[in-house]
Amino acid sequence: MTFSTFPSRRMRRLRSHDALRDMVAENHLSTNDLIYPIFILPGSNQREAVPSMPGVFRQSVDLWLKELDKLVASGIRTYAPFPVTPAELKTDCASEAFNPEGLVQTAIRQIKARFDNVIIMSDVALDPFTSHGQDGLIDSNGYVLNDDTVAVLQQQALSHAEAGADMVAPSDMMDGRIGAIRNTLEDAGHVNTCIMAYSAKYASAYYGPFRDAVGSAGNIKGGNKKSYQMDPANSDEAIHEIVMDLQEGADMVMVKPGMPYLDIVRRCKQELKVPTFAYQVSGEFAMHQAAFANGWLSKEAVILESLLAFKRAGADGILTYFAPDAAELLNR
Ligand SMILES: NCc1[nH]cc(CCC(=O)O)c1CC(=O)O
Ligand SMILES: [Mg+2]
Repeated sequence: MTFSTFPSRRMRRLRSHDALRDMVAENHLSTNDLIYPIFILPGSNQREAVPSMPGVFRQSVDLWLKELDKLVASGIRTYAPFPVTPAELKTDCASEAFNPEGLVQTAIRQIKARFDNVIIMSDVALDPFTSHGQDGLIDSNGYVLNDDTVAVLQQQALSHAEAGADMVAPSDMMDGRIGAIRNTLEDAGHVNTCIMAYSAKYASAYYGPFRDAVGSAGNIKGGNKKSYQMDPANSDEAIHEIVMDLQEGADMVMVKPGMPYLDIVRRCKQELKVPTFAYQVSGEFAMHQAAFANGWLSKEAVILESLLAFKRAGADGILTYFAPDAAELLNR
């Protein structure tokens, strides 16, 4: 290889005009790519800020319904509700997780009743409902019990499907839960309920602000989730996790966190060619917002660049707290 193609080939030619650049752009971001996580408070007319997530509010369902009028009109069609469970409803056995009248089940029913063209992706995991903050049931040493937890996750996923969830999204990282949930859904006749598996979910320190938002931060017994979420050191293991979840019946898979793990997104898409999603998590959101607030980064350009990076890595969609901002920017 020599440089002899110059000047017949000048890479800058295709960068010389906006329309040309757009014509040859290899990747595109659109509102179809956005999934918006929303935090649900009990009651009505309730709205609270999340201090570590500036711009994110926890709201009761009635207020979310009003806000969704605007968000849906802006083109965001997929929502991921997370409950802010009152402390008195949290127990060791997490039975609030499958209460048909629970916060998430109610939110699903009300949102689906109001919007024909909206998809709900509901989180399946026990951490919002356990008094100890772990994603599953624990033994006397605090160890999270796999199979006992899966049995509760099956009931939780079924209660979401019965409420009308289009997609259940197990984020708990128990072994075997995708197959168990798939069987439960099939047996109950929910043959078209999708499973979005959080297959490669890492034991990450970037989830801190989310735990503030759902009120599970202070009380994680044992202090971490390393006995079930993946070690950030690992890459091949992520592919094994993803393949197992696909074999058990996942329709779509997720990598989480997002930006620090784009290499995993890339490998998943390149090696398996399956619907691949990523979560730009609360800590990623918080650090961007901090830089914007300080004037260190330019908000609008960086939001779109950060999301386009997910597309370039191979993601088909992105869960992001920036969804409303991104939709607004994409519609300009
Ligand atoms: N099942 C829990 C769950 N579902 C989504 C997130 C994190 C999302 C974020 O940080 O934005 C977590 C946190 C955790 O595993 O502790
Ligand atoms: Mg797994």
